[in-house]
Amino acid sequence: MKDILDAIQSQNASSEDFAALPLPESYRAITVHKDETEMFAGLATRDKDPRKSLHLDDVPLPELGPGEALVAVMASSVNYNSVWTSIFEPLSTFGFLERYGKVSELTKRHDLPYHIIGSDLAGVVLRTGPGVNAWRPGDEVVAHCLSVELESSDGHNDTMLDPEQRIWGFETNFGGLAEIALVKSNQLMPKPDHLSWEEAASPGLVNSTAYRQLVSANGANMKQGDNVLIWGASGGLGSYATQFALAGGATPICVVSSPEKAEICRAMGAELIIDRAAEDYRFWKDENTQDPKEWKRFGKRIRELTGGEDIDIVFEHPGKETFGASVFVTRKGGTITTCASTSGYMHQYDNRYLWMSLKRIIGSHFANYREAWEANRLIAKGKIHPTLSKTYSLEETGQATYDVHRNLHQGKVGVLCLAPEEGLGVRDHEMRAQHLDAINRFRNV
Ligand SMILES: C/C=C/C(=O)SCCNC(=O)CCNC(=O)[C@H](O)C(C)(C)COP(=O)(O)OP(=O)(O)OC[C@H]1O[C@@H](n2cnc3c(N)ncnc32)[C@H](O)[C@@H]1OP(=O)(O)O
Ligand SMILES: NC(=O)C1=CN([C@@H]2O[C@H](COP(=O)(O)OP(=O)(O)OC[C@H]3O[C@@H](n4cnc5c(N)ncnc54)[C@H](OP(=O)(O)O)[C@@H]3O)[C@@H](O)[C@H]2O)C=CC1
Repeated sequence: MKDILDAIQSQNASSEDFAALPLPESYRAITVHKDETEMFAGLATRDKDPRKSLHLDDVPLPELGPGEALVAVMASSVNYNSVWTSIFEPLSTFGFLERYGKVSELTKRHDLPYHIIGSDLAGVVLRTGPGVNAWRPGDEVVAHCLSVELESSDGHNDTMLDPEQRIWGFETNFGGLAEIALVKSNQLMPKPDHLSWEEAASPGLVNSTAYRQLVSANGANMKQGDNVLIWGASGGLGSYATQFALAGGATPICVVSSPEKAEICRAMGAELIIDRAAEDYRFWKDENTQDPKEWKRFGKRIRELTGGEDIDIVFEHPGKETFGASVFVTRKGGTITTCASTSGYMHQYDNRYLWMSLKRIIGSHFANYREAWEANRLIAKGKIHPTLSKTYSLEETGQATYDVHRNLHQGKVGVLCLAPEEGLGVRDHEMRAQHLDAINRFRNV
C-alpha cells in the first residue's frame, strides 16, 4: 500500500508505473457484520450508535471482473445511507447483498458476511478489467454510486430505471469507505483538478441526487424565477440544492434549525431563510394528528419572505414530519419532489390541496449516468462547490457517521482513506485560488 500511496503522491507516476505496482492481498475497510444486524433490537432509532456497529477490518481484495475497476481510495465521505446501513434501518443491507449475489457468478462476490460500505470516493485507478478502454491505471477519478446491469431495455432511456439498479456501497459490497474500492468502470468520472482528495470525494452522491431532483427534466425541471423551498438547506442534499437554485436563477427559501446554519445559507447567497427551531413549527399535534394551522403559519411566513408568492418547487427529504406542510405550501400547479423520508416513510397529507390545486408529487432517486456526469462537470467547472465542513480519519468513521445521524454536522463530512492528511491532490492551483472562499465556506462553522 505504501508504494501505491508514494506513486499517487509523486503526481508524476505513469500509467505503466501504476500498472506495474503489485496489489495487496488485503486492505482496510469500514464494514458492518452480518452476525450483528440485531445488535440494536428494541432501541429507538436515535439511540442506535454507528460507533458500535461500524468496524475497521482487514478484508481480502476482491477479484476484478469485466467492465470493472479497482481504485485506490484517497478519500470518501459519509452519506446518510452510511447511517441507515450502520443502524440496520429500514432494513439490514445484507438482504440487498444476498439478492445481488443471486444475479450471476460475478455478483456472487458481493454476498459476504461483512459489508464494506461507502458511496463516494476520490482516488486513483489501479487496475481495470477486460473490456475497459476509457480508463487506465493512474487516472485520477471520482466515482458516482449508480450500479446497473443494463441488460433490460427498461433502463436504456434512463439508467435509474434499470430493474437491477443499485446504489454502490449500500446495495452492493466493496464501497468507498476503504483503502481500495471495486466499481463498475462506468461509475468513474474525472476528478476535478482544483480540489483536494477529500473535497472531490464529498459532493458525488448528494450533488448528483440534488441535480436530478431539482434541475433535471426527470425531476422538478427548475426554471429561472422559481421559488424553491429547501428543507435542510445547509445539510448534505440541501447545500447542493441551494447552490443549484442560486446558480439557476431561482429563489431558494432555505429551512434550517440554527443561526449558524442560517449564516451558512446566507454565505452561499441565499436571502430568504427560515429557522424552523427558532420559529418552533409543530406540524404534528400528536403521533397521529397533524395541525393544519401550523402549515398555514409556515405558509404565511413564506409569503412574508417572498412578497406574497407561494412555492413552485419543494425539495423534500425529511418525510413524515414535513410532508403535509410541503404539500400545503406549494402553489397551484407546483411540484413537491421527494427523495427520502428521514423522519418516517409513512407520509400523511391532505390530498384536497394536491388535487384541487393541481400539484404534483415526483419521486426521485440518485441520478442516471448522464445526470451524475453533468453534476460532476459543474463541480469541475467551479460552478458548484463542495460543502465539506469536517474531515475524519478512516478509524474515526463511526464518529463521523454518528455526527450525521445526530444532525451535529454541516454540509458534508469527509473521511481520509489513504490520504495521510487534508489538502493533497490539487493540480490546478490557479483555478482553486479563484474559488477558495466558496470551497471553504462550510469549514469550521
Ligand atoms: C443514493 C442514496 C440514496 C439513499 O440514501 S435512499 C435512503 C436509504 N434507502 C432506503 O431507506 C430504502 C431501503 N429499501 C427498502 O426499504 C426496500 O428495498 C423497498 C421498500 C424499497 C423495496 O422492498 P423489497 O422488499 O425489496 O421489494 P418489494 O418490491 O416490496 O418486493 C416485495 C414483494 O412484492 C412483490 N411486488 C412488487 N410490486 C408488486 C406489484 N405491483 N404487485 C404485486 N406484487 C408486487 C415483489 O414481487 C416481491 O415479491 P416476492 O417477495 O414474492 O419476491
Ligand atoms: N434517494 C436518494 O437518492 C437520496 C436520498 N437521501 C436521503 O435524504 C435524506 C437527507 O440526506 P442528507 O441531506 O445527506 O442528510 P443530512 O443529515 O446531511 O441533511 C439533512 C438535513 O435535513 C434537515 N432535517 C432532518 N430532519 C428533519 C426534520 N424532521 N424536519 C425538518 N428538517 C429535517 C436537517 O437540517 P436542519 O436541522 O438544519 O433543518 C438536516 O441537516 C436521508 O434520509 C438520505 O438517506 C440522500 C441522498 C440521496
